[in-house]
Amino acid sequence: MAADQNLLGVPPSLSAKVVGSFAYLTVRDRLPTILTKVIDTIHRNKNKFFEEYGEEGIQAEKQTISLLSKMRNELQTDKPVLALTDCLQDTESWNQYLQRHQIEGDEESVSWFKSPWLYVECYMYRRIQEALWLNPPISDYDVFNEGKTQSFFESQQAVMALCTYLEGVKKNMEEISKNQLFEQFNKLLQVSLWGNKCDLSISAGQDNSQKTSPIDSLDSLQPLILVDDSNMVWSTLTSMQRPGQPEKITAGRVDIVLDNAGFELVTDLILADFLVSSGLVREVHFHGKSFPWFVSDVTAHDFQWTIRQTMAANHRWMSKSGVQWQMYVKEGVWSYHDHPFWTLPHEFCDMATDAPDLYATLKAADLVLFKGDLNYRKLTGDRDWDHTVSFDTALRGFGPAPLCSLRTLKANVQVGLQPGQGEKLTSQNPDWMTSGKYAVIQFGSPKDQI
Ligand SMILES: O=P(O)(O)OC[C@H]1O[C@](O)(CO)[C@@H](O)[C@@H]1O
Ligand SMILES: [Mn+2]
Repeated sequence: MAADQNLLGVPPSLSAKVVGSFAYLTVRDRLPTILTKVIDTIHRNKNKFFEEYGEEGIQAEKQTISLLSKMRNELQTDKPVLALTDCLQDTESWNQYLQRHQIEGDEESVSWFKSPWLYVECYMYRRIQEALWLNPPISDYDVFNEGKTQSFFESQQAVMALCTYLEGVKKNMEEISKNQLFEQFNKLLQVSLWGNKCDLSISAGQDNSQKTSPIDSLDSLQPLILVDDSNMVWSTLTSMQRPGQPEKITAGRVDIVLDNAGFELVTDLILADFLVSSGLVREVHFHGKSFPWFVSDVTAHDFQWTIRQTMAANHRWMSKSGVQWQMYVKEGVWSYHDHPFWTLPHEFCDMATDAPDLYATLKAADLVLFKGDLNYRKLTGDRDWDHTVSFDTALRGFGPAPLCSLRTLKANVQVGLQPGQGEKLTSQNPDWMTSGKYAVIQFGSPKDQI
């Protein structure tokens, strides 16, 4: 990665150095709040650690809290970003990334408020992991687990409504026309899109779950979709024809780069179930995070837990869905994958060079769906793009396969709008890019031939 000024035509990264910007407010207010909650959670669980590990558990709790308080202080006083001291699989990559930034400026200039927002925000979650990791008995403790679990249970009614809806769709699948299939696909794609409203990072951990049936709200939400490329997603899906069976619509592989656990994950599983049971898709690969990330992101544990809870629900169609999902996993129709790159601070245009194995994996997909705001920030490099720049330009060569971002807007980067669209939104609704009220279904086609 070269210095910003060397990247001809590429705008600078968003950063907290712009006083008053959303990045600035996030680093100044939201990140310390999240850290304080993490500290409280660890402290509240002191007895649990004692029961599990005795005195060693108590020591670990104290030590972890002390490391986290130190980090909060570094953040609030804009201290330099420090190298990681644990020896995990990704430590070297993080420290090399830091060095790259230090080479561009000097040691002091790589700091919480002066460096790219994307970098420091990711770095905070990695430092939380480091604090735990350095304290072995509680290394694997997920500080965000309580929030994720609660968000799942609080959206039970909505989950039941969705599972019931899916059952109805599946029952009629044999008889429906291609147009009707497209209609159902669109609905479930939008359910998965709006599921992204329910993350716990934008609300700094406050309850943000789905209480009503999402299907009923789709019509009223439609005007809030600023870019709707669902036709292109549909064409991609329906052109995955099997050689020798050109008349048959089917059956490729879709990869879903997951975002949040809780209600959003259920909406993704519902969509994936529809894709498979309709015969549109043969296989779905889910990609999640290898450690707790951005408060509510899905880990392997969350993925399995969600399927088990759905199976165990005391509701006919919900538990039936759970049983089906477990079966998909068992048969390999669905698979869960994680890769350290998803929890690095890199823009996705760096993936081909910095994580060639992951890039090659995604190349084998016929379509990749990227869920959520953070993935959008990484797709576009979290840069200060003009709103009318095309999505393909902002991807800067990233394109292992046809891809689509399903994202509610929670950070001030948005490309691919019509001339004047951004200005109009700003005049009507100054916080349109950060409120989570608006969304995009934005399609990109691969440019690279790596
Ligand atoms: O879960 P999502 O949709 O990626 O959102 C994560 C949130 O965290 C942020 O990165 C800011 O903290 C925003 O971009 C977004 O609000
Ligand atoms: Mn998230």
